[in-house]
Amino acid sequence: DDTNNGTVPTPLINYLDTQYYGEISIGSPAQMFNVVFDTGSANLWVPSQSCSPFSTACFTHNRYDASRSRTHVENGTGFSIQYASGNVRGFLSEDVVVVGGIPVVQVFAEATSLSAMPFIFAKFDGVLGMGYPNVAIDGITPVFDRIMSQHVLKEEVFSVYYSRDPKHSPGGELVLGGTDPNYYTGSFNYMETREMGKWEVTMKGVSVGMEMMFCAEGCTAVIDTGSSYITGPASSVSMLMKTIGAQLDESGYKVNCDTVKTLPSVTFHLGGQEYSLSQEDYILWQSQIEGDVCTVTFRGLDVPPPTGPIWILGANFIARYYTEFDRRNNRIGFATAV
Ligand SMILES: CCc1nc(N)nc(N)c1-c1ccc2c(c1)N(CCCOC)[C@H](c1ccccc1)CC2
Repeated sequence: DDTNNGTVPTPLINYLDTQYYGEISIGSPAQMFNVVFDTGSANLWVPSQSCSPFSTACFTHNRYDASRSRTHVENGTGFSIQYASGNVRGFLSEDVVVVGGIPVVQVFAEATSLSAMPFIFAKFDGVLGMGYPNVAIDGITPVFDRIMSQHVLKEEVFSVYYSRDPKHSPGGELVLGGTDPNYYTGSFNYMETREMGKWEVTMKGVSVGMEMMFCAEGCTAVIDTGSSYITGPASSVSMLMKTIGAQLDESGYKVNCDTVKTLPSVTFHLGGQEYSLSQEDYILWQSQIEGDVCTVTFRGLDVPPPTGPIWILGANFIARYYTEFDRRNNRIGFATAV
């Protein structure tokens, strides 16, 4: 519709700077769901009314009830998807999905089983993949592709703002069809996506302070709105953590909060530009009963070849650098987030 000059904003909720999600509806009458808009995957799924009551993660979230939707179309094909953290199984259905006021007839998955770890920690119900069609499970046309084929968007791009302060409202914003100048300053620096059909770029190095420490010969970086943290090859991340004096415990790398102000910045060399994260960008400072806990928002993750080894730049990177995902020109743009 022409009320929004071809760009459509969806406000996001920020949960503790680690989960960002927004509302969509599925079915007629509308059934509302909170989903992560995830550039690291390309399928839409929400929990199913028919999920087993023993699947705690399913049972504690909003569930899609096909029998209550007059626009539901039966499909039934099996579905399974694996994330770096967790996997989901279910079956396919088709119904009207509304994102930012734009309706599309969409094939999606009704999840009947979610791995308890870590979906019991999920504040969102499901995932709306914003990745390319060629990474979509079961060859399903993704939501954004269905929206592009309606020719309602000013530009075939979408942009993501993740706020860095849980008290800030909104906690973030997805814009379909353009960017939102309220959330970035300066101009965009663009880089080509490395391989057609993935939101990944060639990274030219990772520096700690002034010293180039990793990926000096070049490596792959995935720009992933569905990840909370930055991940890198486990050996590289463990060296990086040793350099900043972080200790690994059962819930990730921790530093003594007193040392935070002395920590070096970590710089990612992408597309001829340097993107630095300072300590307040990569330390999650939580005041708890037993005292302050400072978690380093980096994780070691070894992705097996041919996909890996890769670095994944997640929410903590996007919160600092407003990101435009350009499907028209197969490129990614970064600008400084406000
Ligand atoms: C969005 C889907 C997805 N997509 C991609 N590409 N990567 C990953 N890792 C995920 C994923 C799957 C499951 C969960 C998740 C993320 N979470 C992070 C939300 C990030 O929101 C931006 C939460 C969490 C809480 C505790 C510890 C680990 C994770 C809930 C569980």
